[in-house]
Amino acid sequence: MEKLLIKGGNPLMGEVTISGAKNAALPILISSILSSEPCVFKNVPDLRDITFTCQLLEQFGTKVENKGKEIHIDAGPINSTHAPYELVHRMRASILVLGPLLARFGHAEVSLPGGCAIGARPVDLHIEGLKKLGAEITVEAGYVNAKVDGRLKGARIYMSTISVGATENLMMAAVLAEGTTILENAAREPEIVDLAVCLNKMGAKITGAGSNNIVIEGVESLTGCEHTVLPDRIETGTFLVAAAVTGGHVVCKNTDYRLVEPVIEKLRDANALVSWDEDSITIDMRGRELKAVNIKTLPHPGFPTDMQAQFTILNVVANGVGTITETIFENRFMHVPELRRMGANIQLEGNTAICPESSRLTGAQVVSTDLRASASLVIAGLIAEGTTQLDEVFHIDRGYENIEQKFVALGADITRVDD
Ligand SMILES: CC(=O)N[C@H]1[C@@H](OP(=O)(O)OP(=O)(O)OC[C@H]2O[C@@H](n3ccc(=O)[nH]c3=O)[C@H](O)[C@@H]2O)O[C@H](CO)[C@@H](O)[C@@H]1O
Ligand SMILES: C=C(OP(=O)(O)O)C(=O)O
Repeated sequence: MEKLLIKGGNPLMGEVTISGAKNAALPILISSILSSEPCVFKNVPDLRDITFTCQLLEQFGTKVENKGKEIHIDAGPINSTHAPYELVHRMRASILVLGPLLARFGHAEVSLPGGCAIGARPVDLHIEGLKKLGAEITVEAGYVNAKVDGRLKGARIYMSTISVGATENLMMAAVLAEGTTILENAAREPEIVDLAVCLNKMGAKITGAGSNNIVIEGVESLTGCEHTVLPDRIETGTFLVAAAVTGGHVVCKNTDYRLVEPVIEKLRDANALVSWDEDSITIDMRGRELKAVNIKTLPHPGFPTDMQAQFTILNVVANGVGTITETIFENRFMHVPELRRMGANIQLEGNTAICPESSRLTGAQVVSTDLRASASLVIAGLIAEGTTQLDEVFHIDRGYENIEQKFVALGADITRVDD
């Protein structure tokens, strides 16, 4: 089992290049299913979740050529619409194949992804939305079986909860439907806009992505395309927070401040000096006192749930009382017991984590429970006295490209060991 050994004490200094966004790349790679022509995707991060997605696409008969950051996909030869449990359970985003397979082939059998460490994460909105588009759907023996006679039919779909995945799945299904679909109470995340831009390059007719109402005029078929994935706002935010808590000075390159405005706002509240230009963001925390902040996670453009674990560790070591309220997932404080093992004083009251004072951390053996919890533990290790051993590190490899190399280039002392 691979683990990270992190020796604390070094402020992060220098430049880090931000990779393409996992949460944009996953649906974008999957969107290739909608066309029988080849697609080329650039700035794709090298992550475990991307490898799983390529394996899933290959399982359908798709030809995938992974040329590092560029992936070529030819979904022309697809000969199966079956997504087995063995592949789907490794990555929740696999459920996103349901809409595109159904829209292009008229049938799909996709395993239910199951629960997840951070919450139950049902897929009812995906299923109900597809039914509104005319699909017949049954859920049996852990599989979603969907079929439609002829094409899906455009419809008005109101989603009772704002869901990134359901918005993406329904948007991909609706592009090949007959007539117009309106997605109401849609998610507004930048990754949804990136997916819509990519689909429009393939010939889809989508307007309103990035707002609550997305309008999709169905077309009969889509072409191939070339698309460059947008920068990863969560990776950007993670490096900014790591720089802040270590009292460092870091420039994040190949990113966009517009993607991380809620994060920058909170870093400024925490007394960080943050500036930017067109494609980079600089944070300078040298000689400045870190102040605790109050955060409530919300759908975009609110504060992202995927950044709350990183801000928890910021509050742990900052001066003053800070609170973090999680409103998206019901079990997203798995990092708290691990941080406590390193000496963090964190109280949990319902869905709020309170850090009543600044804690001194000491290195300990801790375990990754999910992707962003792992990121918070790495950051904790960077400031703890002594060595932190982070086990089950595969969680972090799902969403951070070359994580230890990027931190080491900024002056951190991190090594990966396998025993
Ligand atoms: C691959 C990807 O892009 N993952 C992101 C995506 O996950 P994901 O798309 O799974 O998250 P959703 O936006 O769907 O989840 C938001 C909330 O809606 C609930 N829900 C969702 C679907 C459904 O059918 N029924 C239902 O009740 C979920 O349980 C959750 O409480 O958005 C999350 C919220 O920003 C992020 O944390 C994840 O990093
Ligand atoms: C929760 C996350 O991802 P996923 O939806 O793929 O589990 C995340 O990126 O923090």
